[in-house]
Amino acid sequence: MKAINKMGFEEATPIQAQTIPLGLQGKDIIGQAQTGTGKTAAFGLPLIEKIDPENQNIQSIIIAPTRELAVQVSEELFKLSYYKRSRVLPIYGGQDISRQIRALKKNPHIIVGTPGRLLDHINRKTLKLDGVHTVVLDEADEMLNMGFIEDIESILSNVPAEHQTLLFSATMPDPIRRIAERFMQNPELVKVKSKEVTTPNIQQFYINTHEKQKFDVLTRLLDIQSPELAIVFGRTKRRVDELTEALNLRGYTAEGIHGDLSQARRMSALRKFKNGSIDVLVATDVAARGLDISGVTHVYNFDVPQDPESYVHRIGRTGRAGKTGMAMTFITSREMDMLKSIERTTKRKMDKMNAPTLDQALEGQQTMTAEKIRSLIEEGNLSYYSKAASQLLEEFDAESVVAAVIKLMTKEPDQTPIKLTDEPPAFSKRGGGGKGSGGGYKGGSRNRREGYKGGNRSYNDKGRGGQQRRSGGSSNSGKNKAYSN
Ligand SMILES: Nc1ncnc2c1ncn2[C@@H]1O[C@H](COP(=O)(O)OP(=O)(O)OP(=O)(O)O)[C@@H](O)[C@H]1O
Ligand SMILES: [Mg+2]
Repeated sequence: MKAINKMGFEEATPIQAQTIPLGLQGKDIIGQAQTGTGKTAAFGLPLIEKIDPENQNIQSIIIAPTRELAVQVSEELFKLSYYKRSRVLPIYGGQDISRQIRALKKNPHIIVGTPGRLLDHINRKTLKLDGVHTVVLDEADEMLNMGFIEDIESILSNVPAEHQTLLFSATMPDPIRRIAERFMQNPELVKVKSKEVTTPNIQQFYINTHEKQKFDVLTRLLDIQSPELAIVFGRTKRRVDELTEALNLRGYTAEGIHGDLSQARRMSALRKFKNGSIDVLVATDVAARGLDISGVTHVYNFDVPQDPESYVHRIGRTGRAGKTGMAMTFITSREMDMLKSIERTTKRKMDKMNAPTLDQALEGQQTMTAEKIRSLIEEGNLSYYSKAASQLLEEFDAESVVAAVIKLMTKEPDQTPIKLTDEPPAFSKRGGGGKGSGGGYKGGSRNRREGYKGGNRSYNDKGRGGQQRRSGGSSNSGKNKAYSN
């Protein structure tokens, strides 16, 4: 309770209220609740309760799909167990392995890791799991999907048969839930009604646009909506690289994050985004799941997500912990069936938003500028500028002076050339599957499997059209998962 108070939590969220008592009874749980509703503490608190700080064994492992999420979850657990002094250690790819080995020798109680690196340590015999009594799969549906399931099975074969299993996610498609139950003993299923898969805190819009106009639409929206922090999701790594460069050319401060970048760059992009030194994070689905960054007010799906689950997670990066947010999804005419399939899964219609015109964008900027001027006047402290102001007012009428100031503060239409390679529309990859069958999940799943066999998941642009991007000594071996964990 002391740790929870220190974190400023006043009451349990519904998923916490429903699952914590079950977790404390030692039950296996499948917990499904909307993005940003505190699932980390829902599994974290019962887990921490069971840790014996005197015992030198690793007592719990938490498996997460991306490195950034592993780090975040371990930080949240560290805070939740602050006064208990349980030792939490994140273990993920892209980080110096000998440093991890040294840290593992200091007898951590809880490990939070990505599957590839956990297996690496198991194989090197630097990670011993025979004292583990609790296993958590965060983003469980993702962890039990094609790209990860073999790794999960191998990891679990090293954990004593008697253990508690906690699976959490905002999405849990039925086929995956059936796989999950194979790993569990009489699991309790705690889930929100399907009508509420996405949180009401997020306003959801779609915008019909042409592939070639997407970038202008994006920059106009950024100008009009003026997000505090925005995440722009693109379909491929190349798309993310090109979008990031294009945004910077047009005067926005953006950085990209995807699986081919070095871990140092991924971390630094995220750090800059969190502390506000960049306004826009451009990302593949590597940033779709679990990341909890306060201040993200807007999510733009520059490319429509590959499956409805990805949509739910992507837009869930905003509107967290009771805050509000907005999500805009760009849809080309050939992708309308994707929109329908998403709406079938979320059981909620997105509102249509018209692509803003240039005039609207300029008008939006002027309104923002006027707003800034207003708040500056309210703040006062302008006496230092009053001499120059009265000089100007002697020469010109007040309206001309103010108009010139607004012009100075408003961005002129920027025509700096940018490069964006066309991406094929999303539906072409779905092979016609998913239509009318179970909300489109099946089609997506089949495609993922195909992508996986080919050594590539669909988020990955490697190997398509023979294009090989710089892989920077990526630690991805053989299987080449989307997240490069
Ligand atoms: N009881 C609570 N009261 C207030 N804030 C809370 C509470 N529990 C968790 N939070 C905060 O809410 C935010 C979202 O929590 P968390 O990241 O666990 O969400 P989640 O359900 O796992 O979302 P996602 O599905 O996106 O992974 C975090 O900043 C967390 O610290
Ligand atoms: Mg989470």
